Amino acid sequence: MFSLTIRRHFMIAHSLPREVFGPAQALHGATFVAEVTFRRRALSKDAIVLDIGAAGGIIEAVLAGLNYKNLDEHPDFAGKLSTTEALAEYIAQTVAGKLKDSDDGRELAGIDVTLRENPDAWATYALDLSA
Ligand SMILES: Nc1nc2c(c(=O)[nH]1)N=C([C@H](O)[C@H](O)COP(=O)(O)OP(=O)(O)OP(=O)(O)O)CN2
Repeated sequence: MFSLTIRRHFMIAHSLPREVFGPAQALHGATFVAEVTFRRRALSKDAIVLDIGAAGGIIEAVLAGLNYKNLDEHPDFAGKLSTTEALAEYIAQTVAGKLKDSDDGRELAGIDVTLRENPDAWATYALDLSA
């Protein structure tokens, strides 16, 4: 299995209105580092998983929908908790949606998103695809 990982960061505001989250029940900001890993069983005819520039562009397009947003007001998170874990799943699914109809996208075995909310805490969502 081959993998290619691209890293970007984005900033959001949100609240997590459940007792378990303590002070984070209030509106607060976060800067996340997103590491998006594309997995592929065999390399393309160009000997790559995906073109780095193309992959970076897709990730930037997805993160642009979150960057500088208050997720409490974001329609995709209405009635949902925007935890690090949930955001990782959202990014993986949205990136997969953008790739699904492309030749490269059909060859992917998976997309994993690791979101680092600080140097000591991160979450990963692993999306397995059919290839
Ligand atoms: N599993 C998760 N736990 C928490 C998340 C999360 O996304 N997934 N998010 C938060 C807060 O949004 C914030 O990032 C940290 O809040 P904070 O209360 O400052 O941090 P801790 O929970 O680490 O520390 P406390 O000792 O409980 O204050 C919180 N948890």
